[in-house]
Amino acid sequence: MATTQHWADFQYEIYLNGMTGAVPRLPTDLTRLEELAEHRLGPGPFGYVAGSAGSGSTARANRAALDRWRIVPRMLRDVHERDLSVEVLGRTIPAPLALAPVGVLSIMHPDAEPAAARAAAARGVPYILSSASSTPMEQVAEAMGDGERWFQLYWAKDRDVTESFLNRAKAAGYTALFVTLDTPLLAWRPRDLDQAYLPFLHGVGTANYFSDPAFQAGLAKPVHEDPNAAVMHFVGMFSDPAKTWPDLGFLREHWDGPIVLKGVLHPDDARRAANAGMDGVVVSNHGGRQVAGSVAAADALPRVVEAAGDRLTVLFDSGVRTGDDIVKALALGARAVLLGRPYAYGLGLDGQAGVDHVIRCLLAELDLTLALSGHAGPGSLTADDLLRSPA
Ligand SMILES: Cc1cc2nc3c(=O)[nH]c(=O)nc-3n(C[C@H](O)[C@H](O)[C@H](O)COP(=O)(O)O)c2cc1C
Ligand SMILES: O=C(O)C(=O)c1ccccc1
Repeated sequence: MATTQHWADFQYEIYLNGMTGAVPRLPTDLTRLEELAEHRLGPGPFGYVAGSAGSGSTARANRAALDRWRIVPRMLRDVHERDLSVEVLGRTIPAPLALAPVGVLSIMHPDAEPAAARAAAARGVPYILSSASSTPMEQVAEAMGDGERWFQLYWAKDRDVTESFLNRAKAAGYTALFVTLDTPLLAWRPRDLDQAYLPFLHGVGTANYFSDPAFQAGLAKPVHEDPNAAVMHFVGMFSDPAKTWPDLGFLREHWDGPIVLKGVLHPDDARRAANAGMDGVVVSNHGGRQVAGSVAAADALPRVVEAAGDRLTVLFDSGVRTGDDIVKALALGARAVLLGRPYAYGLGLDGQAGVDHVIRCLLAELDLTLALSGHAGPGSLTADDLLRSPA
């Protein structure tokens, strides 16, 4: 019998704390974090995190698509003992949640990625470290302790840098590799353009690169002698719009652990991923930050799930804000979801404690929504538990 951790207990912990006059430091409705962050954080950093591609239609579509699906609760199904754990990439994780790779987190809070990683590890939630981290991957690995270490790769133009990143990640104990495919170029992002604000031009998000011998070898002068040239070199090489499917062979050869392709929306691309020996995909449109007018991630999910069959683990992100969003994604066939902006806001508003708050609120709400819908765990959810609302 699995030990049952009832995430919902957080609910009564909050009420009991209230008896001494304390209320939560941050809202428990995570959709409210954005407005709070807008008031408390600088316009550049806030705009960078909140912003999306074009006029924002993809980010809005992500929310609308999740909202159109409605849960059909079932009664009298014994939800007394509950277990939210799922198997992902050969590991059992305590809930169907991981923190998405979010780069440049030091624009949110000086404690940045190590704080987010510690918060995640303390709850057993995997943390996916971005290539564009503000802290070198070795340092974040240390902060993770015995937490699950997953690494997101921006697949660089320069083979040597990619190979060096893979070797460093391996040596630092990262087990799974998430290769982001939807960012061969940075999209047109009016919010950042209007403020002329891009974190890397301030050197943020370059820690893994500036500390890398292979990256340094591509510079005419050492980073400290010409930091601007180093930044421009980073901008020109961190991603590669010339890559095609056969190139995946290189990654498969140089990484023994699971490889997950992040940013897959078309079923054909899922089939190609499986044929290339990949282990999973993240159905994601990068939180609406890349293709303006893109299909909503939740609308793309069913077809990808069908194409994946039992050949790929399908994960989901883009627009997840509440426990019921997670229920919907799982019912549509995702094994687990990734969370992006809400934890970045939690970090910005209250450091590591803010990320912990976000994780606990989301999983408490998930636990309660599942239970109240008649599910003692994610395993019993199917598409039959949802109805698509007509409008
Ligand atoms: C500020 C910011 C930075 C991001 N940086 C990365 C990154 O470095 N690598 C990556 O694969 N995805 C990155 N993403 C995308 C997230 O991993 C994730 O796909 C997205 O945030 C999910 O949507 P959500 O914010 O609506 O939850 C970033 C997202 C944001 C908001
Ligand atoms: O801002 C982003 O969405 C993103 O993916 C990114 C890309 C390069 C560096 C930092 C973040």
